[in-house]
Amino acid sequence: MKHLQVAVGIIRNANQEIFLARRAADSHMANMWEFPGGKIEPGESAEQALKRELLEETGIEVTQAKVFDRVDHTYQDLRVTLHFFLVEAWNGEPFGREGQPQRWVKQRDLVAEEFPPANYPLVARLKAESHQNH
Ligand SMILES: Nc1nc2c([nH]c(=O)n2[C@H]2C[C@H](O)[C@@H](COP(=O)(O)OP(=O)(O)OP(=O)(O)O)O2)c(=O)[nH]1
Ligand SMILES: [Mg+2]
Repeated sequence: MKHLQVAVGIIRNANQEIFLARRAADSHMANMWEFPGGKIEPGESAEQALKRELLEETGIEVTQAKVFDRVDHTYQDLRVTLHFFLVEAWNGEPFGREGQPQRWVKQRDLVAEEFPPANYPLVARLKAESHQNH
């Protein structure tokens, strides 16, 4: 089975809002909301891929990224390992640079079912951690 290594950015601003983008209609996990990111290329570290993908997809230059989680998930015919980073420092203002819809959502208001199934446990963790801070 194909196995993808993917770098993913949880972009969080000072208001505890997280930047989400909508996946394209013709992609795997079409029309789901996602944390921006993409495939790690040969010879790249996860963090290098994160920086490249976030620049391509959202226009920001990541200046600091913290490892947040690593998730392994098998879809029907595709295995993915998602390398999640928490991004709280960047230059620029994120936007859907590839024309994809975007929105900021309060961390505590995230809805797991809007994301690909691989993200469910991670979204639950983000919501749980947001309650501690109130
Ligand atoms: N970016 C991203 N991908 C995710 C998430 N959750 C999840 O299961 N995936 C899966 C969907 C895809 O099968 C896989 C790779 O993501 P991708 O389609 O963004 O890869 P990419 O940007 O390199 O895509 P492309 O250049 O080939 O268009 O990871 C998520 O939150 N963000
Ligand atoms: Mg992508």
